[in-house]
Amino acid sequence: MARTIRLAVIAGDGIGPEVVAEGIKVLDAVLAGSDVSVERTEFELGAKRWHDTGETLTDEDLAAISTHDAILLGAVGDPTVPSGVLERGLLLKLRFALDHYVNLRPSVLYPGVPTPLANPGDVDFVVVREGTEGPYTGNGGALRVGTPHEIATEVSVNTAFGVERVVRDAFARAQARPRKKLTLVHKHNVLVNAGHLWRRTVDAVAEEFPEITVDYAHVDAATIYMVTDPARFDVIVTDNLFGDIITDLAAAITGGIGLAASGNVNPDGAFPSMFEPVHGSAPDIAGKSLADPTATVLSVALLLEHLGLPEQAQRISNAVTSDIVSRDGSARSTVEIGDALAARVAG
Ligand SMILES: NC(=O)C1=CN([C@@H]2O[C@H](COP(=O)(O)OP(=O)(O)OC[C@H]3O[C@@H](n4cnc5c(N)ncnc54)[C@H](O)[C@@H]3O)[C@@H](O)[C@H]2O)C=CC1
Ligand SMILES: CC(C)CC(=O)C(=O)O
Ligand SMILES: [Mg+2]
Repeated sequence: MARTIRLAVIAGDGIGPEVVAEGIKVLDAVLAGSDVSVERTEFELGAKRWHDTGETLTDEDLAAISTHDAILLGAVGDPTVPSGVLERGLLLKLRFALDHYVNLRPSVLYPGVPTPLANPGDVDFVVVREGTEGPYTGNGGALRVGTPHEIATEVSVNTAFGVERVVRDAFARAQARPRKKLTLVHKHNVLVNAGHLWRRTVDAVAEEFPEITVDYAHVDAATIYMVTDPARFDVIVTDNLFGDIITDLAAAITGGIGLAASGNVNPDGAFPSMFEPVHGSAPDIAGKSLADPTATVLSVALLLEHLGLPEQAQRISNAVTSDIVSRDGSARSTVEIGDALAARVAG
């Protein structure tokens, strides 16, 4: 039966528009000739909009975005805008308002991918990062700013409801994977309030998943293991801040940030989920055709899988795998990589 996907596109800032253009190119190529079509709405959000109007994301924008089946986002953040204005007022506002409580970040070391690791082993894990709580909620403040007695707080919010739902999701994902292992990454030896809530929740939900091997690593040690023995990880569940940090490291060991994809998922389906590369707007390379669009293309694959199109998602993953194997170290532009991937998915 013919189907139309209503896709909201937020290209954003810096390299965002460059990589999103290639993501859409590959999306169109993988769906060409099929009975699935895409109806796209472009939302001009980011630095330009803020400079022009002072707006980051209005209620009207949010309402319009919410009517779509899914969102493809490039990246936000620009050196001409005060730090945090777009990151908080646009990106995090979207994640919170659309209840993206599962921030899904898979890491696979594809054959032939350069890695700084001497003996990487079989690296194939997924980080399930909590997406709506932790220290990113904006709960805090500053007193006596600019004085020697300034006090600045950023309170980490962890609710039983919020922790349980993401932990349950992570267990379900571990159950569906062959190795059936879940590692909680936290810092419960120091963050005793939040850490104990996470640990008790994992222990309680584990009772419902007797086949899952449950492991724990403090976040500092987890960064060691990710470099020395990443194959020990299968599903990692962790909070918003720790998940942000360890997934940049995960990207670095699996071919670099240009390959790292993510999905901000609302598993309940009440709101559209949002797919984006793990990286930011990379102002240092913006406009130079140096950005690798592969992370965005793989985010499109996650989007298709989320929308119940696993065959098309697999074709994109296969195209990326074969493209990576064919890479000979010579530099290709953003558009050249997108063209190559589009040609591979088209057959
Ligand atoms: N999801 C988002 O929209 C995110 C936005 N940001 C924002 O992006 C801006 C820049 O942040 P940074 O800390 O520099 O992080 P970044 O991820 O933009 O860049 C870090 C490094 O990775 C490189 N890089 C990033 N994407 C790449 C790609 N596709 N291909 C090749 N190299 C790539 C950059 O050139 C840079 O050297 C800031 O405004 C930040 O707040 C940062 C992270 C996530
Ligand atoms: C810019 C932040 C809000 C987000 C970030 O770094 C991320 O989600 O990886
Ligand atoms: Mg990050």
